[in-house]
Amino acid sequence: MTLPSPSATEDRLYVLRTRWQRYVADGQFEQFIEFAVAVNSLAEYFNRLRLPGLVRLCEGLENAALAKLGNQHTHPVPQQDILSLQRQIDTLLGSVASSRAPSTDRRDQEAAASTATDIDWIKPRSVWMIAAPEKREMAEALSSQLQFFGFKVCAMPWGGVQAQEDKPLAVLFIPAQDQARPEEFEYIATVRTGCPASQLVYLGVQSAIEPIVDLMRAGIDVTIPSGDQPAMVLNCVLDLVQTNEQEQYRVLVVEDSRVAVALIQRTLAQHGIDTKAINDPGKLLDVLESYHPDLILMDMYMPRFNGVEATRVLRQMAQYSSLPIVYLSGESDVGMQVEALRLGGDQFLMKPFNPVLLAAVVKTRIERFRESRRSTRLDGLTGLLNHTAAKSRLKDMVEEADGALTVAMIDIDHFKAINDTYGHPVGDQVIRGLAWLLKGRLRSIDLIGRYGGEEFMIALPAISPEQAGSVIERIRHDFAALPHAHPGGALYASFSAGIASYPLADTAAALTEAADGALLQAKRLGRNRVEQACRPQ
Ligand SMILES: Nc1nc2c(ncn2[C@@H]2O[C@H](COP(=O)(O)OP(=O)(O)OP(=O)(O)O)[C@@H](O)[C@H]2O)c(=O)[nH]1
Repeated sequence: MTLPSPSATEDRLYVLRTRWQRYVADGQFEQFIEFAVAVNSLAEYFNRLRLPGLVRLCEGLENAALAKLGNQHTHPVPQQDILSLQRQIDTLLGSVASSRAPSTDRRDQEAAASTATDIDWIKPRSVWMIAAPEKREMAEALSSQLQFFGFKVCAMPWGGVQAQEDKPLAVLFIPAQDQARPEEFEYIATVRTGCPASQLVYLGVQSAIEPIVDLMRAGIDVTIPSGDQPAMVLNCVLDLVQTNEQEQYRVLVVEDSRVAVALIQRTLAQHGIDTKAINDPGKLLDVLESYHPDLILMDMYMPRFNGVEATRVLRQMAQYSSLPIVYLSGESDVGMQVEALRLGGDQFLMKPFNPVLLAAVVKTRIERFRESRRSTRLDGLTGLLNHTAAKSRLKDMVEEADGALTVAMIDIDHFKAINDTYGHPVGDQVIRGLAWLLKGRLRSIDLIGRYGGEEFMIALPAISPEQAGSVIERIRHDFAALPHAHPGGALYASFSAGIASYPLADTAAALTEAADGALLQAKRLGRNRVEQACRPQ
């Protein structure tokens, strides 16, 4: 009989517990480092799952561990430090246990513990809405919009929480006024303790640092200023359930010492980072092209030419001009280090390296690099591909298409009137609402781009024009029924779409032009409709 595979969460908790037990038993410095790495990896895991309360507890534990890191001679740490770390571990494990999806039957619980997957953490998609009576109208508008996107909303009176087995994905506090009163902090802290894995959102805060810090200390994760509330709330909650697909980080190690390579690869593998090593910088360009690393760890001194010279070459090439390069070297001369940074490196790490520091530097640099790369391709308001990226993706799709490809151009109707009547922020929210609907309804292989202000481009491969037409028609129908919350209630919008399929047009430009023509026709025929492009007569 094969045992069910344990969940990713259980794996990480097991690693953390056993590394800590090993350290408590033997008290070795290396074991303490392994324990600190396990805490960091658990924090990252909870962060990916967007479980802010648990991230906070992990970070608290990680900070406490790093404060005691010291060196070989400071271990084992005194008994009182062991006890204090043990208390933090127990609190963390207790909070993790109380945040799991509940089950009424003990056998169910045992089965769930052995077969649980990450899905435990994000289902059901329930949201608690704790609104002051004065904000009932706004809370109702928000509720109906959240329900449209598939959330279960549970309304609760301000100041009281009904006992609920099912812990929510998010808790929204909608207070009567912008200024939180002291007794409210206590109330928020109680909700925080009861729901450690939930995102706590507070609507209607003044834009000043002090009140926001007070709310965060009480346990709030996100504060939303007055004015832009419905849009930001929806965005914040929808973001929580968006699958945050994260490709594995890739690091290229350019290093001629086999011992150093083995140590680096072992350290980074513990953090789930993929590595490739070369010992000759002469092979750099070929490997960069095939491996696409997110960062290079570069030895300073190697045969033939050194790391600084290799970096200078890369910095002259547009595609590698911003790729993070971290030097690893035994060079302790500060003047040399400064010169190496001036010539194109991003950071300098001394050998022998501290594994915790190496992993932290690598991960932070890669996060920033990926973030900046994302921001050049994605539209800031919706997170969809921007105009340039969408056009370029469509070109690739036409080349890859196996006969079936449909392009749709979508434009929100009378959008100027929405802006003029309800204001620009509400207009933005309508745009985001459509973006979310498209993301929720289309497949990962489909292209969804924000082509212009209120115009979207979609491309659907591998289905017939008729199937593509009915998908777009269904989305049109549902968008027209989607309530967009605003401070005075809810409004409704619609869109028109034009679609064109291969082989009617057979290049990206021709497909776009034909779909645009059909969109114009849909507008002429009265809007809120989908039109197919016709063959030229
Ligand atoms: N809120 C908001 N408005 C935008 C954005 N980008 C463009 N707009 C506005 O969108 C409006 C588009 O209006 P028009 O092109 O006249 O078209 P329309 O009112 O949608 O009318 P039809 O397309 O004919 O149904 C303009 O008023 C732009 O200022 C944005 O990012 N946010």
